[in-house]
Amino acid sequence: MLANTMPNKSLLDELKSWTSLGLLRAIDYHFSEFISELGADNLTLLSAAFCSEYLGLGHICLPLEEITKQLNEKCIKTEVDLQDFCERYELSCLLQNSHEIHAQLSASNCVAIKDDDIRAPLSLEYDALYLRRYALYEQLIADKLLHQPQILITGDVKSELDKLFATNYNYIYNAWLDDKNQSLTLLCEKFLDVITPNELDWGAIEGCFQAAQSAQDLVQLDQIIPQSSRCDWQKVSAALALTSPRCVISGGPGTGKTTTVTKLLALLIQVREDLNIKMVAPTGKAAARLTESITNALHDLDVTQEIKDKIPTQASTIHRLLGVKVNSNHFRFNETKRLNLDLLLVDEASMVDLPLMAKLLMALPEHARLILLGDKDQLASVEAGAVLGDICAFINAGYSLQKAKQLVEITGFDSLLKQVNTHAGMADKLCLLRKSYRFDQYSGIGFLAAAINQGKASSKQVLALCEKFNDVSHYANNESSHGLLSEMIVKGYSDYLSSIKQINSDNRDLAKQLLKQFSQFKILCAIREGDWGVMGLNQRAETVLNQAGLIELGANRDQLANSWYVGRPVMITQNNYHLGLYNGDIGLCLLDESNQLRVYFQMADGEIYDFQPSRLPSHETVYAMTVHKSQGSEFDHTVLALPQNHVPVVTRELIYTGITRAKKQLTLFTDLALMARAVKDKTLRFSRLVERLKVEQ
Ligand SMILES: Nc1ncnc2c1ncn2[C@@H]1O[C@H](COP(=O)(O)OP(=O)(O)OP(=O)(O)O)[C@@H](O)[C@H]1O
Repeated sequence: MLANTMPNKSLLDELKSWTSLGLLRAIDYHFSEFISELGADNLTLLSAAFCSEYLGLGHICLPLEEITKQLNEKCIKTEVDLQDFCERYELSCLLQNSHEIHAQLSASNCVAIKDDDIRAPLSLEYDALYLRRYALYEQLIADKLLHQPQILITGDVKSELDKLFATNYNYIYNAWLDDKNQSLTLLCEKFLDVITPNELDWGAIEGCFQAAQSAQDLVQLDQIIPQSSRCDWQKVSAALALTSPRCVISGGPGTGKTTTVTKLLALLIQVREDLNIKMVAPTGKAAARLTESITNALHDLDVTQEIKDKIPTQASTIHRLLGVKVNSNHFRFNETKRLNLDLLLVDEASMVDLPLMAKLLMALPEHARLILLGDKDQLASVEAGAVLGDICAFINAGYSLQKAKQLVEITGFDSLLKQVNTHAGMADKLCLLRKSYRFDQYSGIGFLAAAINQGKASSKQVLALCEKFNDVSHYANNESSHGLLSEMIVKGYSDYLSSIKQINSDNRDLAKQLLKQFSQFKILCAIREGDWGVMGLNQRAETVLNQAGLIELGANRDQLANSWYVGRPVMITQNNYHLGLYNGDIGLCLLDESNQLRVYFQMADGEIYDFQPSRLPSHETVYAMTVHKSQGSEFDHTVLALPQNHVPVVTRELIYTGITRAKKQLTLFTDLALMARAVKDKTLRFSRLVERLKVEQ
């Protein structure tokens, strides 16, 4: 029943009462209080509270039409009539249209309009209200990405690219030897980049495979499969990065982002030997992985040792590159003191939030090349924004005629001219890698990931995939599956736990090896609480591993959460710049040579460091972790455990991210109907970066 009379109070009092009902955060209320002190009218005050609330939900801005929607929700929850509320607080424009709202907000002394240079805490741009700082961040990112420094490319780039991206027939030959009955069409699509299979002579191709005694014998396929039937997107993206000094390469796991970029770096170094290259990732763990994958990619790279030696392998965190100032939001490197580099490579860019991306680009020297690598379909950053997703909005738009011609000229793939965009812009700086070489895209994991991404994962479809493929399986997330999950935990962690030995100075590499073994298996959860959340499953893991004799828990079970024991894996939950330990870093508790418990971590530079358990910043046991924290990591066998009830945090992006952490085996514990519902829609984070990037150059 709606209350028809309301107490005589100010709008601010009203907002305060919402905070006590849990309908608004205290910080949102305080922000509106601050706005009110500046003399704002009620509409500005209310919108400011919602703007702050939306930021907390990950949105960059508050679209004007959301104000009435949001108010209506609060009114329903407090059983107040929307019309009465608007009349009482002189908010009647909220009952009209967004032009009225726009007109009233733009008249407010607290609201700046785009490009205004007045000082105001809020800003009204593209029909959305911003905390001013965020509008500036957004515009800065757009400007920096659209700005193309003129970099002259010299030398015979085409033949260098041809050399670096020459077809390696070993891959396809070995894959064919694995199973000679598999589809040659699929093999050629994957390894020879065939895009028009209908135009090829498959009799001749099959004959070539049947007669081949070695990979070398397949080279004659170059004659049977002409360039015009192929498009190697890795080569295209290298060509793009070469010709577009600001560029983004997006691709799912194992699509060859690192391989491609390593080849590109080799090429750039050949052109300019003293190129100052810096590589960063948002977390220490992701930086360590980048270091490792660049080192691996260098192994297979067909260039001189001299060039290899010049390619950096050391990655750091973005924070470290920018130089953290203790107790400050500002970095040592910024708009006035730029970074000293010629090329900046940012990996796992989907994890970078809007303010950090803005600060990074702010510190980028004008002349520098920028390459963003990431997976546009992964979970957006924990903090506000979905920067990579927004930037990649144009990724399927096709290149401008001029860019397509340039790319055709240096790659030889004329199919790029088939889909041409009418104007230049952000699309000319984007490239999507489409095939995974790590897990087969024709595997269950690959098909499931694609289905989730398209929002087409009905219970029937998922069950059919589980039936058809050995690499994916599904169980209900209820009592009946507990025994099975426990068995899986014991099996998953037994390799690691039974390999543990004391660490001394001559076997420090054992810690590295144990960390690797530990990462073969992982349980990922969407939430923290409950039987199917991180805390419940960590507790279950400790109990069953203890029962199996693989770990030895202290006698006092009440202290379980805090007790240290040999083999305990922990994850850092708070950055500690002093110790060099960052949120998300994983360490193992092992015995050192003097029989003391120490926690061993692999740092971003690949080195092993050990710490006394009591010196660690906040941490928690990590047999199970959230999907959010698993970003940037992969595990041979991933168990994805979803909650039993509908929770908003379970989204398409979360499930996709969880699934694609699996390299070889994926086990789902979920209610399939709930999962199908969760993947139906893409998560929406309000921003206007796409609009800002639409500007024609
Ligand atoms: N064109 C290719 N043909 C065959 N194998 C390839 C090709 N490109 C990359 N690979 C192999 O696929 C694996 C994944 O490549 P890479 O690490 O470059 O992918 P990525 O996209 O950087 O992966 P991640 O998701 O870990 O960031 C590597 O083992 C690499 O050697």
